[in-house]
Amino acid sequence: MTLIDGKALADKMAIALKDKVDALKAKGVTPGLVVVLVGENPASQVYVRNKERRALTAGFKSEIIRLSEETSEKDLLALIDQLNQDSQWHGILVQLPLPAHISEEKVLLAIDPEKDVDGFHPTNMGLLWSGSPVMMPSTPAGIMVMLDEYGVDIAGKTALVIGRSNIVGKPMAQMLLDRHATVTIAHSRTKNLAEVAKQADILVVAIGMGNFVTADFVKPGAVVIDVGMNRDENGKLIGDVKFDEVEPIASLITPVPGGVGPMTITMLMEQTYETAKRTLGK
Ligand SMILES: NC(=O)C1=CN([C@@H]2O[C@H](COP(=O)(O)OP(=O)(O)OC[C@H]3O[C@@H](n4cnc5c(N)ncnc54)[C@H](OP(=O)(O)O)[C@@H]3O)[C@@H](O)[C@H]2O)C=CC1
Ligand SMILES: Nc1nc(=O)c2c([nH]1)NC[C@@H]1CN(c3ccc(C(=O)N[C@@H](CCC(=O)O)C(=O)O)cc3)C=[N+]21
Ligand SMILES: [Mg+2]
Repeated sequence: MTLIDGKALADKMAIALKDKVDALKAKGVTPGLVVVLVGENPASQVYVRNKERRALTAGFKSEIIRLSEETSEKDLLALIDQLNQDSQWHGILVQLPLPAHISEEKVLLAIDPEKDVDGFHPTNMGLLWSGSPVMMPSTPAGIMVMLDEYGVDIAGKTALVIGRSNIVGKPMAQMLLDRHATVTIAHSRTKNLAEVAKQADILVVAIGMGNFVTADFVKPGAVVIDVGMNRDENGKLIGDVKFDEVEPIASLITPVPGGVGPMTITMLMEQTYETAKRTLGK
């Protein structure tokens, strides 16, 4: 079986999380996650709803704050300040992307690093890169859990991460490096990408272009992780990897949907729980 079943692992972890949350509630702390959504991006609406459903199932307190597309940067920053002060919220997540008139950098900087369950604040990114992570970006963190669950050896292996965003590619590279992989990061300026990719024992693809990675990118027996979320011409959700072509060559591969996405939400919940737990006795 070559499939990495992220959905099944996410469901399994959700059951264990509920027990941990019940125990924490018995000690008087209910984990709280607040999600801020600015504008009407339909994809964001779906993710945000999934997050809320999973948070409530886990026994969290959870709220979505929906703001209009026209919300000013100043008003958003004021809201974040208020959420930072509000002790019922252990985790604050501002859904990206934000409308063009709002600076993502300023907004991420405004979130209290101790409530930054996305791990996007420069303080948390710095802690990750210096080897003492506190808050980890949930997408790469979920990928590490999947690799461990499926017994993938990382130390000494060649890993290629395609994509260098702050939210996926860069933290992914650091997490693999921390586990002693030999890591390369590729991007839109990389030359001979297929040849570079073909060297990798572990290939993580986070580009945002449907079916971009074909069989000629993949070393036989490689582990292939597909982060991409794209819509094909029929509106069907597809990954960055041409699954049918690559699956026979890979030793393990994540599907889209049902791979990385569900684990992203799981790690967000786990991190919010851990953050709530740290407030015990404070
Ligand atoms: N399943 C999940 O939980 C999540 C899924 N996603 C999905 O993952 C994908 C990537 O997201 P994100 O990291 O935010 O994307 P960004 O758009 O921020 O970054 C994309 C990266 O891919 C690189 N790239 C683009 N085209 C090519 C190409 N032809 N060859 C090589 N590299 C290329 C870009 O290079 P350059 O830097 O040179 O421009 C950039 O570094 C998207 O489909 C997104 O929807 C994202 C987050 C979570
Ligand atoms: N501040 C912030 N934090 C994020 O973590 C964040 C963000 N902004 N902006 C957008 C990306 C994307 N993202 C996903 C979460 C869940 C699924 C997910 O649940 N996917 C399922 C189902 C998807 C579906 O059916 O539409 C799957 O792949 O099986 C996907 C993508 C989080 N992101
Ligand atoms: Mg993006």
